[in-house]
Parts: sequence; structure tokens; C-alpha cells
Amino acid sequence: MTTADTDRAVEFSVFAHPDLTIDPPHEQVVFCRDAATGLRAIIAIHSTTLGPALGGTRFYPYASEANALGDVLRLSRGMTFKSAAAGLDLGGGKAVIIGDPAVDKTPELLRAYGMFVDTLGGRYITAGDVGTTSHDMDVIGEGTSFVASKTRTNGGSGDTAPMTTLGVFSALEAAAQQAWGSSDLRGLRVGVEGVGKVGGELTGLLLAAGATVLAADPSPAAREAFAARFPEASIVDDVRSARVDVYAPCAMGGTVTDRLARATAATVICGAANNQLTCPEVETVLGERGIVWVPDYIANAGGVIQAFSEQQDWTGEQTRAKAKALRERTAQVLATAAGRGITAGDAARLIVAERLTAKR
Ligand SMILES: NC(=O)C1=CN([C@@H]2O[C@H](COP(=O)(O)OP(=O)(O)OC[C@H]3O[C@@H](n4cnc5c(N)ncnc54)[C@H](O)[C@@H]3O)[C@@H](O)[C@H]2O)C=CC1
Ligand SMILES: O=C(O)CCC(=O)C(=O)O
Repeated sequence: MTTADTDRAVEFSVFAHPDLTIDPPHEQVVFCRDAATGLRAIIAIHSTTLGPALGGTRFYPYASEANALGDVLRLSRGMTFKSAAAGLDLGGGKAVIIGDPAVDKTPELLRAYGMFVDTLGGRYITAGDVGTTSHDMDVIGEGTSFVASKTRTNGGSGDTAPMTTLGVFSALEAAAQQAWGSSDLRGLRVGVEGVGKVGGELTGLLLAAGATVLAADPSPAAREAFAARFPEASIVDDVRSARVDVYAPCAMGGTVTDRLARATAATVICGAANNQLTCPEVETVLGERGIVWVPDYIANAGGVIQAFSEQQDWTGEQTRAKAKALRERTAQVLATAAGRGITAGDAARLIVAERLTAKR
């Protein structure tokens, strides 16, 4: 996929719930520029109602600043919903650095970015996302203490992707239970889109559970590493049009379009990608076709749970238990949706609304 293709995917609107109590406008958006290092970044704080706004930094070659802004506004809003639904005392924020991480990422630029994060005085706490790693958090941490998921060597909890994956896998078990009456994933064909940090880990768990994995990724390096790590998985050009039981989006958002909802062979959609739906109406189409979709911010909360664990001094086992509990959270959302005849997205928003209104 080219940058232009991906940017088409991030051009969809920042749709908001009409009730401003549930879905308030953003509190603060900060544009950061540093001529010396070439840094161009945007930090968006959607809400600090439940606590400091925690969310990762995406390093991505957006075609335009407008696309970067749209992405960070959606991503930060998603973090408010994610932490609220996961029961964490955190608000929602996220940041994007505009550029190609393979070319533009330098220690100087990351340090300069860290100093911008620091100016917010803890209202925003950063972490990793697409294009950034725990090692980058170490460098950003030279400019600010408001950073989670640094490497363990540097006092952090390390890469959050394995914890995110544990949560996604647990959510998928609940979705399978809802779709087929069993959480056993053995024999299912799963299409994993994106074999980066989360997609790779997820493939490992799926294969161990006896599922068949078909994977797609436009990056030759990612495909090569994946093939060497998982020779038993197949690499295909496109998992969205493949005959799969489960579609697991683990790359960029905006892939669950009206067209996909009408055509996919999958019975379950559950993955790590943030902001999977291009608009809420897509979920109605999925529902009409009997497709079980797990709201992204319910399934992929394992990473933020780990980042929050750093403030709480939870043990690794406690943190893992909370990520695994996303299975029960997912089951609750899907059962509420089925019981009330509403979409899973609306059922998830009920949990978010309850927490936000109680706090206010
Ligand atoms: N890392 C984490 O802990 C968390 C990640 N997420 C979300 O999960 C998704 C994946 O995150 P990571 O694995 O950390 O990112 P990553 O950057 O490690 O991997 C993303 C992979 O997707 C591939 N990709 C890009 N466009 C693609 C396309 N059209 N089709 C197939 N593959 C494509 C890239 O080449 C890359 O290999 C992102 O949307 C991220 O925001 C959400 C919560 C936590
Ligand atoms: O997973 C992380 O490292 C932080 C949380 C986050 O940015 C996310 O869930 O998208």
C-alpha cells in the first residue's frame, strides 16, 4: 500500500456521538515544530476527565498536515473511550510525528519531541504506536518524564505490543463464542492484516491455538521477518478479500468500509487497529449480515493497560490478568448488544458514557 492509499484510508471524518456529555470536543491540540531537527508533530488531548491523557506517538509519512490532524484527532478520541471502557483512570490523548520513521527518525528529533511533551506538564503522557518503539521512548524520555513503555533496562515496562495482543486474542475468543458457540479457535482461518509488532505476536498465539493464519503486509522487510518466524503461516496479497472466518485488522484504521462489510467472507472481525470503521453506519451492515465486530477500543486496550500499570506498580501477572479480562469485557459488550438489539459500538459507548458521566 502506498502512502497515498493509506492516506485515503485516514481521510474519513472524525465522527462524533451527538451527545456532548459522552463525546466532548477536544480540550487541546498542540502543533510542534523544531527547525533544527525537522520535527513536525501534533499532540491532541481529547479529554482529561478521568485522568492524564495517555496515548502513543505515531510516526508516519502523512501526505499532508490535514491528514495528520484528522488521524490524531480520531486516535486521541479513541483513547478517551478505550481507557474509560477499560476502567482506567486515564484520559485520552495521542500524538503524530509527520515523517518516514525509516528516514527521518533521529535521536535529536525524538529528544526535541520529548521536550514538547514536557511543556504540557503531564496533561499528556506518551507511549509507542505505529512507527515508534520502546527504544524511541527511552530517547523521548531524555526530554520528558511523561513517557510510558520505555525499555525495562531504562525503568519502563517495555514494548506494549505483547500485552495488546493478549487482549486482542482474549477478545477474539469471546467473539468466537458469540459467533459459533465455542471460544476454541482450532481450525479457524484467520486473516491477519499487518504483521508488525501486534500482528506478528497475534500470529504466534493463533498458531498455538490451532488456527490457520493468512497474513498480508506491504512491507517486504516485515513479510520476510514474518516468513522466517512463522513458516507455517501463508503470506497473501490481500486478506480482506480472502476466504477467512476471522478478519484481524492489525495495521492502519479505516479498513472496515461499507464495501468490506457487504463483501467480506469473515464471520468475526476483531483486531488491534485503531478506528477500524469508516463510519458508524458500517456496523449496521455488519449486523445485517450476522458479522460479529468487536469495537476496536475494547479489543486493543491491553497496551494502555500495561502503560497504566507503570503508575500503579501492578505486577506482570496482575497486568496480564487485566488484559485477559478483555475477554469478559467483550462478552459483556456483545451480550448487551444482542440483548438490547443495539450494535456492539453502541453497547460499548454505554460503558464509556456511564464512566464519564459518573466522573462529571
Ligand atoms: N502496539 C500496541 O501496543 C498497540 C497498537 N495498536 C494499533 O494496532 C495497529 C498495529 O500496531 P503495531 O503492530 O504496533 O504497528 P507496527 O508499525 O509495528 O505494524 C504495522 C504493520 O502494518 C503494516 N501495514 C501498513 N499498511 C498495511 C496494509 N494496508 N495492509 C497490511 N499491512 C499494512 C506495516 O507494514 C507494519 O508491518 C495500529 O493501528 C496501532 O495503532 C493499538 C493499541 C496498542
Ligand atoms: O499501547 C500503547 O503503547 C499506548 C496506548 C495506545 O496508544 C493505544 O492503545 O493506541
